[in-house]
Amino acid sequence: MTDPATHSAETAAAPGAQSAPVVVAIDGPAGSGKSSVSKQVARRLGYGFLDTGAAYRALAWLALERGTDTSDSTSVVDVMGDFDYAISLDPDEHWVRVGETDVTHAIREPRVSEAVSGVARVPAVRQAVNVLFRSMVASSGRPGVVVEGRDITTVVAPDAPVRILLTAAPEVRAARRSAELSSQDAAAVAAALHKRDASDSTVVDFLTAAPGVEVVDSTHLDFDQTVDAVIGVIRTNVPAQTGAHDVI
Ligand SMILES: Nc1ncnc2c1ncn2[C@@H]1O[C@H](COP(=O)(O)OP(=O)(O)OP(=O)(O)O)[C@@H](O)[C@H]1O
Ligand SMILES: Nc1ccn([C@@H]2O[C@H](COP(=O)(O)O)[C@@H](O)[C@H]2O)c(=O)n1
Repeated sequence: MTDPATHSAETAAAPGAQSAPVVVAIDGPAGSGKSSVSKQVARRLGYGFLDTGAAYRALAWLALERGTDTSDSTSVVDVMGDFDYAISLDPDEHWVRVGETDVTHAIREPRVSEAVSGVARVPAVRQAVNVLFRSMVASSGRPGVVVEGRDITTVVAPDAPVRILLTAAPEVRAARRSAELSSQDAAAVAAALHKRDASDSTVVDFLTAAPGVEVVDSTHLDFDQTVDAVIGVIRTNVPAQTGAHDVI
């Protein structure tokens, strides 16, 4: 992997932004709304948005491009050696790149979703991307960053002032994901989602809230209500003068 410091160029500090950003850490299972809700929360507060799953997906994409066996840790670590990764933290301009290739959409393909748990279970990969995530947050130039993924409240940012487990009933998450991927068979989409959760939960516990982590259960909330609930938790934990107020 290339030096994390080189990845901060796209999100260079904005004039006047000096103190460390407020970190809003959001965990949760597949389809719970981590990415869509976090992005909207970031927009509303003028914060950055860091989708950590995109890094694992991009590495899985690169491994597949190279014909690497993603279930073989040693081969995955080899691919990691020259993983030139960049991501936008701007919630209004989301992109993901590996080298010169824009992989924003390619990393959402089912073949990547099927392979990603394999690369995510390699400890050396997790350690390297976590260093990168912390570096990106620190250099975001935003008053705050909403960071979402499976292990954010427990591993990546256990000291964050706001830590939330965003969840929803399994059948609700599956239905939302199916609605999103309407061209695919609903039962197959649900099966893939639950299979990935089962695999991922052997590495990280994202189904139970760690001490101090607040649960936002969106089973009976619509999208906007869920965003409001998350912002409510942020406002309770972050003084307004540090930037937790609506900008849109
Ligand atoms: N409260 C809600 N009500 C209705 N739809 C929702 C709600 N929250 C999220 N969604 C929708 O559910 C789908 C899944 O959300 P999203 O992709 O953000 O989940 P995720 O947790 O990031 O999933 P993954 O971990 O698999 O990437 C999206 O289509 C999103 O718009
Ligand atoms: N903090 C994280 C984030 C993601 N993963 C792994 O990446 C996969 C893709 O994540 P999405 O949020 O884009 O669905 C996920 O299934 C995990 O395998 C992770 O381990 N830790």
